[in-house]
Amino acid sequence: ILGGYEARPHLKPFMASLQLDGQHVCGGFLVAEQWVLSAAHCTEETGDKLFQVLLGAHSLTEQEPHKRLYRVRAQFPHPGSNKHNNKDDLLLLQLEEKAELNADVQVLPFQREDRDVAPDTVCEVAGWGITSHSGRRPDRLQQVERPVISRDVCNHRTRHDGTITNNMMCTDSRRKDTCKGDSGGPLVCGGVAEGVVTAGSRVCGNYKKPAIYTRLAPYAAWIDGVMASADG
Ligand SMILES: NCc1cccc(NC(=O)c2cccc3[nH]c(C(N)=O)cc23)c1
Repeated sequence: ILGGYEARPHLKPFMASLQLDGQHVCGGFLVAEQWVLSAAHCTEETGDKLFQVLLGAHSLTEQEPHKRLYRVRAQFPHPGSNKHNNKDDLLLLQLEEKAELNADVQVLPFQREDRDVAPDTVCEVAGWGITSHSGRRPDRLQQVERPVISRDVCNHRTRHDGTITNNMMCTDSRRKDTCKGDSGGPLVCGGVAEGVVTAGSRVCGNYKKPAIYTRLAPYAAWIDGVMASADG
């Protein structure tokens, strides 16, 4: 997160850190007791390794009462996701067991009504992604508030030039923005997850490249279907 600030500890109990060999790679959030939602692009340089999912955390290193690392039973990238574009950039992770819910570990509902969030709506995004262009990685969860911008503005030829589909949304990226390591985290508007951070053009903090999110409402049936099929 560029231009943000340290979140109030454990006030975003839905936040997940997707880790490989103890290293934070991407964000995510608890969408059901045994399921975390993130971005398919997060599996790019991971080969066939499975993530581990850290829940209940504020600091990535310090001991905290409800912090717990979960193994992943299976990972389900959206079948339409690919490394050449941002389409269908969603990843569902089935935890080895149901997460133990408590004050620091809670599910976040996602938007099921397929209607665009109004431009200028201020939403918030949190993550352990880099906090500077030099690539500084924070130990504690950061957050920033960002206004939604219309798809037409975001698709202007000087911005994302027509690549933003109806399944995507954008927020202003002047100075305050998402960045490397924030992918997979939720865009929360009015207490509901409306989107998931995607790396998009991988540029951070440049107003000419607004932040891009995969909208969740269009994928409600896929999310429910995967969870129902694998839960058994
Ligand atoms: N705001 C959009 C946004 C949202 C989420 C992730 C990113 N970016 C990256 O995933 C990324 C990946 C690789 C090298 C990188 N270098 C930088 C950089 N130094 O800015 C970013 C990256 C951008």
